Amino acid sequence: AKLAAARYGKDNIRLYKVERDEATKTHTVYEMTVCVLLEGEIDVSYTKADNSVVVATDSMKNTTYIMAKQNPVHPPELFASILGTHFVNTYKHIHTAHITIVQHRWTRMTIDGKPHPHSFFRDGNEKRLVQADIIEGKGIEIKSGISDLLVLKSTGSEFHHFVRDEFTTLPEVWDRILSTSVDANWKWSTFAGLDAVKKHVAKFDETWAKAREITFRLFALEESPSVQNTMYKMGEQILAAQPMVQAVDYSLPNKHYFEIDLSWHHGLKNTGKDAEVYAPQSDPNGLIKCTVTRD
Ligand SMILES: O=c1[nH]c(=O)c2nn[nH]c2[nH]1
Repeated sequence: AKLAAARYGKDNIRLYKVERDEATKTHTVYEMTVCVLLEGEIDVSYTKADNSVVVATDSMKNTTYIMAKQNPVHPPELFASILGTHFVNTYKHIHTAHITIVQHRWTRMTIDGKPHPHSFFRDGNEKRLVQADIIEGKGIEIKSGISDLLVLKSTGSEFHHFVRDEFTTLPEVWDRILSTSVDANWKWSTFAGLDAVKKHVAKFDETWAKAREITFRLFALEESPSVQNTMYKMGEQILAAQPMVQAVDYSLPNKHYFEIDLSWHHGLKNTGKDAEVYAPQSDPNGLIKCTVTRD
């Protein structure tokens, strides 16, 4: 047998950092979960029980906290690039670092119409994601994203003219509820190294905000003929918004809400245009995926 592939590290490194602005007494907080996976000349630790090549995963956890103390942790694309570059530069036998960051939401409270200096709330399960691969001799490959952004519209969604055969029972619909949990990511053109990431650092927050706004806007405004068509348009608009983005992925579950026929109860109308009470379905769910790239 032979070792075909190997990478190892520490997963679920939970990290919080506060930035204190002494002048305004305003705090800004960041919370994230980090995964570090390293690749390189580490085969003998698997094949020969030779641990001389092993940077302990505990040391990777320690390093993550030290780098967070000594460097900015926002935007997550920058911190991931700093962290990964550290490992590749520090250990000559490590040639690739895969850094994943899942950033959680702490949104500043507004109290008496004013942003509060040090109070925040978790407004939703939505996360901001970064996957950065720091590859010695190649550069830094970054995928940014959003996940678990749960949305619903109560109309403005249709689905008809699909295949009808002996397997089909789904009725055609011209007015339906549409709900999904947005997983979207956008792949940046490869950065030459950490300096290039720093040069373009403003683009990461900008593009995250733009991707989020495009998603909300198209979801709300489109008279959606299908999940497929609406997500394709979202991908097109993100590409148009940021020339440095080379590809956009969407993965959208279709979270169904079924009509409930109550006509057995004294003819109570609750279907079609009279539908008001629905049964939200936890499973099964549609799952629609796409990748949109440049021509
Ligand atoms: O938007 C939709 N796309 C589909 O492919 C599908 N299949 N059932 N319902 C659906 N809705």
